[in-house]
Amino acid sequence: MEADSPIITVSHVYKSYREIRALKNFSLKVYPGQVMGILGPNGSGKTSALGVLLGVVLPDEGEVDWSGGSKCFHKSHSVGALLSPAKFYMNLSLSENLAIVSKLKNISHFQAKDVLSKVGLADRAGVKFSTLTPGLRQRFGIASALVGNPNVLVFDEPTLGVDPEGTEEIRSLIASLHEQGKTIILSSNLLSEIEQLCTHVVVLKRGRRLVNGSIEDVFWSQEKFVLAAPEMEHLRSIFVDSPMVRSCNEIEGALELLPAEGITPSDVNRFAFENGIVLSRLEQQKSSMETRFINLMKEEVLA
Ligand SMILES: Nc1ncnc2c1ncn2[C@@H]1O[C@H](COP(=O)(O)OP(=O)(O)OP(=O)(O)O)[C@@H](O)[C@H]1O
Repeated sequence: MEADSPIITVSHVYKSYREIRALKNFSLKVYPGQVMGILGPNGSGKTSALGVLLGVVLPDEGEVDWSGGSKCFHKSHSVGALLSPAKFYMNLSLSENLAIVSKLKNISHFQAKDVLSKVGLADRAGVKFSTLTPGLRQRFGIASALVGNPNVLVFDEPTLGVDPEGTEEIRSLIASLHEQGKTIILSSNLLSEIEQLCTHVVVLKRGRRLVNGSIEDVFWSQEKFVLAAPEMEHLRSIFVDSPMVRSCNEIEGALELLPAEGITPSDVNRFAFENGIVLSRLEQQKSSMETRFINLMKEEVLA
C-alpha cells in the first residue's frame, strides 16, 4: 500500500493557542486506503491535528500537502468531514440539512435519499434533525460527510457521547466505508476503537507524536521474555542491572524481562548458564495492546 504516494503529508506542524501548545513538531503521512487513527488522551492535540489537516486550523509553522499539491482542499468534494458533535439546523429536516451541505460543497446533482440510505436513515429524510438521538445525529453527520462521494473521510471522535448500540452501528458503518476503499482518518481516545477500526495509528501525547505505524507494529512489536529457575533470587540478581535488559520484574513466580535492542532468547539463556543457572522456563511473549499503550503514555515526551 505504501508504494503509492501519500494522499496527505503533514510536515513539522506547530500550533499554539496563546500560551497553550497544542501541536509540537507534528508530522504524518496517510496513504490511500488506510484507516489512520489519531489516538491520545483528552487535550493531546487530536482535534487540532484534524483541524490542521482540514485547513480549518492554520498552523503557526509547518506544512500540509494533499496529493496533487493542494494546500487548500477543504472546499473540495474529495474530502468529507465530521467534527464532533455533529451540528446541523435543528428545525430543518435531514434532507433540507443535506441540501445546505451540498450547496456549500457546490454539488449540483445530488439525491439526499442516496446518501441517507448509505447510513440507514433513508426512511427519516423528512424528520427534523432535533428529533434524532445522539447516535443517529452522528450517523447523519457521517451522511453529510458522504455528500459528493469523497475519497477521503475525516471523523473527529465519531462515537463520542453515543450509547453502546449506536457506537457499534457507527463502527460498522466506518468499517464498511473502509471496505469500499475510502481513506479514513479518525480520532479517538479509546484504544479498543482504534484497534477495531484502524489499519494504522499515530499516538499523541501533549501535542507530540509518540509513535506512528501500523497497528501491528506499534502495539504488538514489544517483546518480553519470561524466565524461571530453581533459584529465582539469584536469577533476578544477575539480570537486574544487566545491559541486556531494559526492565526486569518478578511476576507470579517468573521473571519478566524487556530485552534491550537485538537481544535474543539464546543470549539470555547463555548469560544465565554462564552465571551457573539452568533455566526451567524461557518464553518469548508479545506485550498486549493495553500494556504497550499504558507504557507509551508513561513515556516522557522528549522536548
Ligand atoms: N480554540 C482553542 N483555544 C484555546 N485553547 C485550545 C483551543 N483548541 C484547543 N485548545 C487547547 O489545545 C490543547 C489540545 O486540544 P485539542 O482539542 O486539539 O486536543 P484533543 O486531543 O482533541 O482533546 P479532546 O479529546 O479533549 O477533544 C488542549 O490543551 C486544549 O485546551
